[in-house]
Amino acid sequence: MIVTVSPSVIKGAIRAAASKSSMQRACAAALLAGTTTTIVNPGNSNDDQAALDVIQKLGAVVTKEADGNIVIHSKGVAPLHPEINCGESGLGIRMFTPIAALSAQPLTINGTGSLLTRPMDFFDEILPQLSVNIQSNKGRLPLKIQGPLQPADITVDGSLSSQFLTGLLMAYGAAGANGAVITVNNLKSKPYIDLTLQVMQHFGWEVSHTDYEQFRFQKVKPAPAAFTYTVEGDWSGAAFLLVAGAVAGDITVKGLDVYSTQADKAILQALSDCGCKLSIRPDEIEIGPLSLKAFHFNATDCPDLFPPLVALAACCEGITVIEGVERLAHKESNRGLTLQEEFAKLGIEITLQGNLMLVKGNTGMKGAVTHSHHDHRIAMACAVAALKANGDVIIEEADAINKSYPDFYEHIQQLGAVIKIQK
Ligand SMILES: O=C(O)C1=C[C@@H](OP(=O)(O)O)[C@@H](O)[C@H](O)C1
Ligand SMILES: C=C(OP(=O)(O)O)C(=O)O
Repeated sequence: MIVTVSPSVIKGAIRAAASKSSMQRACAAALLAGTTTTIVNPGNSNDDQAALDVIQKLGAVVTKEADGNIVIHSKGVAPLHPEINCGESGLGIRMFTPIAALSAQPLTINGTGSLLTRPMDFFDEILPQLSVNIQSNKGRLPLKIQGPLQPADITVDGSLSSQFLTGLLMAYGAAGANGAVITVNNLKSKPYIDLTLQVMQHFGWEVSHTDYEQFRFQKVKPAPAAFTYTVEGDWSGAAFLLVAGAVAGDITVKGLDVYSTQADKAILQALSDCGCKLSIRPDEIEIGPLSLKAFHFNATDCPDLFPPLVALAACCEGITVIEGVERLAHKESNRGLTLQEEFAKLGIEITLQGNLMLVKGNTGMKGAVTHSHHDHRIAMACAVAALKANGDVIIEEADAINKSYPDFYEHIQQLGAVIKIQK
């Protein structure tokens, strides 16, 4: 798909999409809960669909109701197929691998696209300590595993990704690992673990931790006959809408929980620091442009904010400094480099200095042909920046957005952005 975004002024109100982080965790918890779960406000991104497919292959029955809710019936992990495929979802593969390993059946775990090149060697090291046989493709996919996983006291490294810990926490919780301790060194993306623990608590699993270093499992609360879980609005996708408002018009974004544990709620800090018009209420955020100035932001624990932050920084006077570049190497693309390459086409100079990204803003953006590198957040960053360019910005492989936010172009179109979509 090729999308052309013309310079535009936007206005109006829009509702944030469902969070794939919240939705995928809910799917996993519903599978593990072994009862009936109704998911309200379910997401429809590719990653969400992959999670629904995985839980069905692991034995859950999924039905879509007329009101849009999804109902999941489960009797726990009981694989119906020898292979599961997590699509392109990093969270999916890293969360569902330990969960699938709760079963004694031999299973192959695979993915597609960029996931095939993302590191999984964590599992080579950790799963054998939990009595799971694993054979990976030199630390990449596919993984061949055979459980059942037996929780034990272990020490893991949390510096590459929090997603492995999310999977272990869920699997240990479901296995009733009372008293077991997971010790984590150097955990990054900590708020994502808060979200995991919050979803687990909703489904009755209590985990305590001391400063994200030692995680202990407590007795499981007796499960109710059925659960209902409402998927949160997505701060990660909404960060692009909020930045679009800060640079290109007065808009209102609804459906975001300002008390959410989602990491990317931190976009509010950057928006407040750059001096845009910002009014935050529990049910809606109003945002609009003013004279914008460069800011300093540490994105180590919210790495998905880099792309919208770069689009924002490109419109701010001065040099914006964003910390945490080391967290970007293993996402759907190497985002430090892809942001540098694509924004250079728009006329924006980005310098990478070790763990720092420096964005020289307000130097004028020009129309150009950009490429998503099949990375949803790169496509969305280019589209938002395009609103302030002096000519049309073409985005090649623009359909990458389907991974997290399939309605993104429609949403900014509804706000008045001039967009041409060629399928
Ligand atoms: O748990 C999650 O939902 C996610 C965790 C983060 O990954 P890392 O923990 O690898 O930073 C984030 O980048 C990813 O998009 C989603
Ligand atoms: C990196 C991302 O997701 P995941 O790691 O789950 O594929 C993302 O959504 O930007």
